[in-house]
Amino acid sequence: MARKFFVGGNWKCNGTTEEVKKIITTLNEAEVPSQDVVEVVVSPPFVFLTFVKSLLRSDFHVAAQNCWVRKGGAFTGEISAEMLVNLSIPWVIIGHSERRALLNESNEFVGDKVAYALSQGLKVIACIGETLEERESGSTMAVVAAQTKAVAGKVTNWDNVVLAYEPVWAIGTGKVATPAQAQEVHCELRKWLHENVGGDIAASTRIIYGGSVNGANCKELAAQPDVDGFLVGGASLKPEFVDIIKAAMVKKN
Ligand SMILES: O=C(CO)COP(=O)(O)O
Repeated sequence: MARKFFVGGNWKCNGTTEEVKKIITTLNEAEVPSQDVVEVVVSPPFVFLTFVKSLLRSDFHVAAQNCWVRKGGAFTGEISAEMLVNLSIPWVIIGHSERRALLNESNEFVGDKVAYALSQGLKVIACIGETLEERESGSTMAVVAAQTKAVAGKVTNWDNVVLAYEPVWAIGTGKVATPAQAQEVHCELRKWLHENVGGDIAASTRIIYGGSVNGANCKELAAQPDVDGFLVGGASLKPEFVDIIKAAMVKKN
């Protein structure tokens, strides 16, 4: 199965109503490749999800940035997978490194969240990635394999999973991984999937890159054979997000 290019915009904890309207207007007016070529998902903070969904062009979709690990109930401040389904939010980002680092989300907890979100019918962008210290000590693959294993052990339907490789040292730092660095890890991850999950799933699962992707570096990254798209932070709040979506055309040429 061909892997359709995937571009996600992770707005993180940013935005006012006015800013949201502005971003959506830019996206709605943009001429981008068709849905057959690229899948586009924007992920605003929870409070703007329904607002964004109501304004956003119908060929783009919406993702939440997190959800609770199990069925909803007495969990003050949390948002359940059931609620996202109820609001027809199709996607959720799980295991972002900011949550792993700042909110102590463990591999196991992330795996459990992925399992629960999938069981409710959500599609999941599962994030993995090593810190600078881990990279410098040569443990990048061991770290991302352990993170992937915790997720893979809980996945029943890989059609609904996108794996986002986001090296922590590249997030919000302006220090993008070189195309060769990204390709190396993506290729190893695909090999890992091949050996531990299966050949068909390794061939069809999208592995996207995140970490200081912008309008200037996206094409070169997109040209790498195992880079199937992007998860974009800062640049997803700017008009250049449209250029990043257009990087999908690199795969067609
Ligand atoms: O964390 C990211 C996307 O989830 C990447 O953030 P930046 O693109 O701002 O580096």
